[in-house]
Amino acid sequence: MTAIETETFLEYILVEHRWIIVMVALLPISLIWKIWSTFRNYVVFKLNSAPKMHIKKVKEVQSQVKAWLAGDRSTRLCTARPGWQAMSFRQGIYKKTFTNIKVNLVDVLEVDMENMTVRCEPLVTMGQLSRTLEPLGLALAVVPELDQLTVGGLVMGTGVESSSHIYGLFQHFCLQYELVLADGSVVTCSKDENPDLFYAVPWSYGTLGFLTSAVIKVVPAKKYIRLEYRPYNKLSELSHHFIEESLKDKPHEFIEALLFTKNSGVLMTGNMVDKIGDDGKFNPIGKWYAEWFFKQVERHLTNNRTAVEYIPLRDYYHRHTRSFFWELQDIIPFGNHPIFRYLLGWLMPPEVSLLKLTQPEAVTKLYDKAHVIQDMLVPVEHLEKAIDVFHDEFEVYPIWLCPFRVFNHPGQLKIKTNADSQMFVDIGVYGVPKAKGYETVPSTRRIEAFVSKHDGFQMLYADTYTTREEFRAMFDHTLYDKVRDSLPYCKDAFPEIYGKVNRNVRK
Ligand SMILES: Cc1cc2nc3c(=O)[nH]c(=O)nc-3n(C[C@H](O)[C@H](O)[C@H](O)COP(=O)(O)OP(=O)(O)OC[C@H]3O[C@@H](n4cnc5c(N)ncnc54)[C@H](O)[C@@H]3O)c2cc1C
Ligand SMILES: NC(=O)C1=CN([C@@H]2O[C@H](COP(=O)(O)OP(=O)(O)OC[C@H]3O[C@@H](n4cnc5c(N)ncnc54)[C@H](OP(=O)(O)O)[C@@H]3O)[C@@H](O)[C@H]2O)C=CC1
Ligand SMILES: CC(C)=CCC[C@@H](C)[C@H]1CC[C@H]2C3=C(CC[C@]12C)[C@@]1(C)CC[C@H](O)C[C@@H]1CC3
Repeated sequence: MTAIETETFLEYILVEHRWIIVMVALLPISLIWKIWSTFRNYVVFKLNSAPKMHIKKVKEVQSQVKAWLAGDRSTRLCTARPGWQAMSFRQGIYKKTFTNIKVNLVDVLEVDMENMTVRCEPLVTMGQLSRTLEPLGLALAVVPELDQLTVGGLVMGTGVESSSHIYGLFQHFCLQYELVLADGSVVTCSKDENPDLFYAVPWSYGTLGFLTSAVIKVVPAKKYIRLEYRPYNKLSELSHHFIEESLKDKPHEFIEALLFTKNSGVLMTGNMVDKIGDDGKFNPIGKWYAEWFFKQVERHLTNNRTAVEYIPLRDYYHRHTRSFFWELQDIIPFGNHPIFRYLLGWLMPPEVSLLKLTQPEAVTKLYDKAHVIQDMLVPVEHLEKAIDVFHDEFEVYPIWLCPFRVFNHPGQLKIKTNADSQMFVDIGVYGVPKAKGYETVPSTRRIEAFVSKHDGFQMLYADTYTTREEFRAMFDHTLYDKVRDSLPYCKDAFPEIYGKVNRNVRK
């Protein structure tokens, strides 16, 4: 075999049979990594990272910013968290050229049972938080389901989940932020203290300052979720019931739907309960041998009848983690096979960070060319029309549908109504597009135009292809610009949001 033939063969294996690398290397390394990081974090937690260390750690962030300030300021600033560790799908190319500020703040600082809040440092993950809160009978009002998502990323970006039709996005139940600004000062902000900064922080993607802690509202939790599955074979019917459930005065606590074809899907509504009732079976979907959740949901469609199940709370919160929604089926095609699940299910899923770290160039190109990962947020009344357009442009199934409320607050997410809030739906499209004529940039641009025209927004953990003008039309920059103008050195230190999230300008 010549060198070129060997390279081509290796590329073929890496692209077509990535599961070999995942099974042989990534799953065992993920396990070792998990054991090591749990141990390391535990020691860090016990020895260095106690709440009293917080002030010292914030000072370390300040001194790095002040060192940059004292220099020639020819570079800009971003967090030192490497791109491969982050959940954002877009590549943070700027990490190589910007000055990296280490914000190694990993602790849950305080759970205040009286005021029902938790104070966290930015690298606290959703998995860590749900594990800390569960024994106390508490939960975040909304738990973004992938457990490696961090408080920092969710505050600076956004977070949405199936209770968001009541509580809104992650920003809507955050009560206070503590930030290190570009002049090296520390400020706290809330709706009553520095409100402009408080409302401009969400969706700012680290372009106003470095988050060092956040106070987040928590809610009482119960042991199980009683989940009702309702299959539909007509989009209009599913859409009608989805909207009706979301807008009810006293809605179910959890609502989501999965579409398996343009015209068929399952609507799921759930509530927390303390006891398992006799109207449904107990289903611990988080067990290592359990079938992937979306496959279980699909069976309710095939059976074509309403069903009720009782699911342990944490299993429900992390229901899409073990299969990364349905993304893992492209990487480990037999991952849901019973033999695999019973023998090796406990090793799943591989760490997203390791998948990103070891992703060969050929796979990156393949994802760029023939894979969609996008969440588009549109007012819920446009749901049916949106599905039509998504079908024509992408034809990717399943589709994730999750209703959420946007409150009429100042900031980048401006709603076009005078009411207190407006109901939206998150349309999550993850997979290989089958639509004829699909081309990543033109097809995504047409979807972006549809979303913008219907007063919607694009989630920014993935790439946006909008122009700067289109981006500014989608996200209201009035308050954001005002805050950037008013904060000393802010514009020297950080690019605009668009400069980070658009692939063509991100350097
Ligand atoms: C005492 C202690 C203190 C710690 N302190 C810190 C700290 O200060 N800072 C820090 O960063 N880390 C800390 N950690 C580590 C941290 O908790 C973990 O590294 C990380 O958050 C992973 O948590 P997890 O809940 O996802 O892991 P696990 O609960 O072990 O889950 C393993 C995997 O299985 C899946 N899974 C788990 N439960 C379910 C379910 N019910 N349904 C479906 N899938 C499921 C998920 O995919 C998950 O990735 C600490 C750990 C301990 C034990
Ligand atoms: N269910 C959900 O809601 C889901 C949400 N997501 C998205 O994933 C992203 C979160 O992923 P995660 O890995 O946690 O975060 P990332 O590391 O990807 O960070 C996201 C952004 O937040 C900035 N940021 C993070 N921490 C800080 C901080 N302490 N100070 C200042 N800026 C900070 C980052 O800045 P920098 O570039 O400088 O590092 C980056 O621009 C969000 O965009 C979220 O919307 C993804 C999947 C599901
Ligand atoms: C519920 C919301 C709002 C979003 C869910 C998004 C997820 C489906 C994606 C977020 C990060 C994505 C990554 C991958 C799959 C899809 C996500 C989990 C990969 C695992 C795909 C394979 C690549 O090699 C690595 C990717 C890392 C990020």
